[in-house]
Amino acid sequence: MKTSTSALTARSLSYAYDGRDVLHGVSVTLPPGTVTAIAGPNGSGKSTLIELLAGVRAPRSGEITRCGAVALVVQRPSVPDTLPVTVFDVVTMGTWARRLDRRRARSEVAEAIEKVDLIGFEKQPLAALSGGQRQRALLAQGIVQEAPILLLDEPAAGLDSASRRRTREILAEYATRCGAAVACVTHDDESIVAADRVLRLESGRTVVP
Ligand SMILES: Nc1ncnc2c1ncn2[C@@H]1O[C@H](COP(=O)(O)OP(=O)(O)OP(=O)(O)O)[C@@H](O)[C@H]1O
Repeated sequence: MKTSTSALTARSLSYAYDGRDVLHGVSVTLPPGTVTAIAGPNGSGKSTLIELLAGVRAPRSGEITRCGAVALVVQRPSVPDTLPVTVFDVVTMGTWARRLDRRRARSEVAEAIEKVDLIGFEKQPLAALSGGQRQRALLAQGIVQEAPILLLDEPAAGLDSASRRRTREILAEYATRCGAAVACVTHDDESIVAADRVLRLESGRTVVP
């Protein structure tokens, strides 16, 4: 069900790296139950914007109102070979804030791992996965949080076309099932077409379609 109340509202966001302005007065509304694609050329400010929306960075000016917790899925971080964290561990971390009992947490983790097609990889260290598999493990960690706001930075980057389609389905299903506001940085034309809303950036400014 789609409602018009906003889960996240950002007004006139500006941001600068080392005194160089990269976002100029960007406003965003993310309604519950919808997927918003954040699109635009390389360097247009998409990742910076998603980090501002998530609260990882503070805007130079402007304001952000969030209706609840935010889950952020970052773009494939590199993992040191020595870090003994498994797919199961990574996805389980996503349940911590929900304070589920052990049995329920295990069942939700298993469900999320199945959704992203990583059954059989549970005990694999994250560092031993391919880039695309790691990306899918992070997606599972994001959705298992069941946060009312889910923000993702290029969750489909480097995925094959079947996995990109699966990612689109997972995000649409998540938005509907949890009534969550989902926003996703993407260069994938099919994801942009499939999204409920599109926010396009160019040189740090919103482009009106
Ligand atoms: N850590 C940083 N320090 C300095 N400048 C940065 C930093 N991160 C990004 N920038 C600059 O900010 C601008 C916006 O970068 P950003 O990564 O947000 O763009 P993007 O649209 O996500 O790009 P891409 O599609 O290539 O991922 C670019 O000009 C970039 O060079």
